[in-house]
Amino acid sequence: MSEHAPTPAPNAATAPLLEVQNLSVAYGKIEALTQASLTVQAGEIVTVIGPNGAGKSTLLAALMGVLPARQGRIQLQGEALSDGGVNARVARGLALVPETRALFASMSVEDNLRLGAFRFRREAGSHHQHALQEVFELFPRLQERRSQLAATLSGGERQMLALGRALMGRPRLLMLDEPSLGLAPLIVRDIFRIIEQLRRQGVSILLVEQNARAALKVADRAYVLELGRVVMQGPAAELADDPRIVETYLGLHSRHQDKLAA
Ligand SMILES: Nc1ncnc2c1ncn2[C@@H]1O[C@H](COP(=O)(O)OP(=O)(O)OP(=O)(O)O)[C@@H](O)[C@H]1O
Repeated sequence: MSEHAPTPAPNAATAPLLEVQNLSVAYGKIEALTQASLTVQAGEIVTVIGPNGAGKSTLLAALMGVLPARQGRIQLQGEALSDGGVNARVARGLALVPETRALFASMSVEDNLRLGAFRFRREAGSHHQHALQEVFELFPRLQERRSQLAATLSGGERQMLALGRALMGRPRLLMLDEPSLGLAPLIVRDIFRIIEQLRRQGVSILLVEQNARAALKVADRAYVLELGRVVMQGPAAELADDPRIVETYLGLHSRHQDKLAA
């Protein structure tokens, strides 16, 4: 175990990896998330689906410490996440790949990746080389382009770089905000294939997606968020068969897709 790894809480062995209880988050007077509760067990892929404005990104931002919670409790392996903000949460093993990808455009692919290993900065040499190799095995395209500036990458390559950078920090929980957003169907398929591969490697993932079909296919469990509230939850395969989900999120001419097309 690294010298930077936090001491596990006494009930760490039995506690979920992530436990969120009654989390509420507001922008001024507008409450974007209301009493949301969810869990992620170690090794699981859990997805949160829901329409535009449901509060999905707000949830991830609050978990990452980017936004303050108005109310509620967040625990990682049975230990409360402090209010220490983003750095403290990165140190505890949380990583977020935001919708915007948030890359350093004027830096090379490799330098972007190295920044992702920030929490292991004291072990720089050996850790970075090893982690870099693993990321390049997962994304050979990034290895080919290791010296290229991030600004010059395609949309799919940027998403790969954002994912790779998060993995450089060996997160306990990888949070992905709309990884398929704006990507061509073939690239979306690649990204979901990589998400499946990460799960096989034991990475725990909280996946926020509007592509409900793909998300429910890859996830173990799912939560549906509407207007800031969790309105449904269960095994992903069961939700994918639920008539309400089929009609709203999966139907060929679902209301959701109609709304998106409008
Ligand atoms: N910075 C902000 N200031 C004020 N309101 C905000 C801000 N960011 C988000 N909101 C509001 O909070 C609500 C939830 O937004 P959020 O981005 O979390 O939804 P979302 O489910 O991620 O949507 P999308 O799928 O479109 O990204 C929305 O009503 C949105 O308008």
